[in-house]
Amino acid sequence: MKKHDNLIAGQWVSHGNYQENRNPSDITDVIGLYTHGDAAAVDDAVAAAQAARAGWAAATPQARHDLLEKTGRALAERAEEIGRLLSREEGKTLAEGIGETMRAAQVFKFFAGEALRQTGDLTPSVRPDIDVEITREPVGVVGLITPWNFPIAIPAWKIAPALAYGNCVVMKPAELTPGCAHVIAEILHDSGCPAGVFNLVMGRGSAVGEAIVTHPGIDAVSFTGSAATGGHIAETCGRLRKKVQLEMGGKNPMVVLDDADLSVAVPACLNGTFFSTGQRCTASSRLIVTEGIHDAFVAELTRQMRALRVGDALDPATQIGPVVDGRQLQSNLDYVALARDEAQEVIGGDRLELAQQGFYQAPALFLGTTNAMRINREEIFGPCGSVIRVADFDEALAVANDTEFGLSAGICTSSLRAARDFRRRVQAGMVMVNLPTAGVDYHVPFGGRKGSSFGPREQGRYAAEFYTTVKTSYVFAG
Ligand SMILES: NC(=O)C1=CN([C@@H]2O[C@H](COP(=O)(O)OP(=O)(O)OC[C@H]3O[C@@H](n4cnc5c(N)ncnc54)[C@H](OP(=O)(O)O)[C@@H]3O)[C@@H](O)[C@H]2O)C=CC1
Ligand SMILES: O=C(O)CCC(=O)C(=O)O
Repeated sequence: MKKHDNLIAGQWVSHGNYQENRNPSDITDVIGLYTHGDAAAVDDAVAAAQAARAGWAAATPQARHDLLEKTGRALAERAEEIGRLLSREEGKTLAEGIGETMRAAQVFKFFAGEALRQTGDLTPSVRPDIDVEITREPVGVVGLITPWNFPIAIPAWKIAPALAYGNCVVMKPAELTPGCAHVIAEILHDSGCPAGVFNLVMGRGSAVGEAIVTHPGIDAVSFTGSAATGGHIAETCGRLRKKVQLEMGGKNPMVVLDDADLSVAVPACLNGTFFSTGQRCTASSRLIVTEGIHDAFVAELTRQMRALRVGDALDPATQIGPVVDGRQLQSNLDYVALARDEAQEVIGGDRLELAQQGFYQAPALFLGTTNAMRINREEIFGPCGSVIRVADFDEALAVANDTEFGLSAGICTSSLRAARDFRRRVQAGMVMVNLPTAGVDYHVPFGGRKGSSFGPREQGRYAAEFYTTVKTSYVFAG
């Protein structure tokens, strides 16, 4: 069985303590062994990053571009193979795994371009004979902590801007999905990334993650994951005066109005709610449907949901892969049990026993629910959606906004006026009209409001806000 080590100071380093990476479609399938570092490994990685910091900050835009472009090209060339690894370790379908790998490749290529497009401002002072120059500099050494649900895209959209803007990186991937992050580390290493500029430390969140967040040599932390861990990291970073960026949960509303086209609304809801096994922070978990279309919508969505093929992620016929692990599956099943108490009706949601030993669950629809129910307030993160019946647009908007989260929100309607009103008044960082709430572009800002996000936006040119710090210089020319 192949052993995979951490990348520290340009060397592959074993810390022993190899953990099995298992396939959630078939838990007898061990993908590989991955070493687990600890706080001492983080010390070494931070020391390497600090040593490399001045050199990388001074590297030419061309050098940064070339590294990122080469990495993006390698990911694209190997998309089939890496997508297969992704589906094997995380459980999303092969098409989704390959698609996510291509997205990671595009993210690296986008930020290769951004490395060449960094600009500043030169402006006259309010005083005579003085020029003012406003420039952006790297933040320094950034700690990146990533979740299991997008094991290659999320690392990519944190690593690429960090390196493009001249930072050094210490990264910890989720324990459940170290494989894709390890592949990025291999590609960066083989593409000539200078020693110490990018460091990978696999290990437990409570050990390696904590050590990254609290280490005095880490200047900023970017995290994606649960609201609980994000809140803890925000408190620590606040106390230590570190820059922090958090992407956390969602309870995303999808409003379906009477005038919606069912041939648009049902596929949008099916995709947003169930695809990627519902394991997306942008998933449509609350389907808010007006009276006139409610019954027809529920009938068609139920029909299409029941037809979804749940199975091995690597089987090309599979539409919904397994849940990522036994703990997440048990949590989903607990929510289905809760829905049986709270909702008027529950369709699907049971554990499925297939030929392989995997964590399979039938998609679930909860009918006759209200927004006050726990199933509509807490993030489930599984293939489960609730339908909330409302009278009209105003009630739909009020219900959509009545949540502690604010990541993505959608509306299906044929009315330009309703769509415009919704876009302006919904409290979310991203709004979709006649599209699923999940599935975003790689070149524009990603992030939310309220309990979903904290700090500057990720992705697109807005990523510069987090990965750079502004300097204002005054020059007397007199
Ligand atoms: N917004 C999103 O995209 C995601 C949301 N979630 C939500 O979170 C729930 C639980 O998932 P889970 O994977 O446990 O999420 P976590 O928030 O625990 O994990 C996210 C990342 O943070 C790390 N981590 C854990 N504890 C700490 C800590 N004290 N300090 C620093 N880093 C830490 C994890 O490491 P390790 O893997 O080693 O524990 C992982 O790399 C899901 O059911 C879902 O609701 C989960 C994933 C993504
Ligand atoms: O919906 C998407 O495309 C991205 C979702 C995401 O980033 C997440 O679930 O963490």
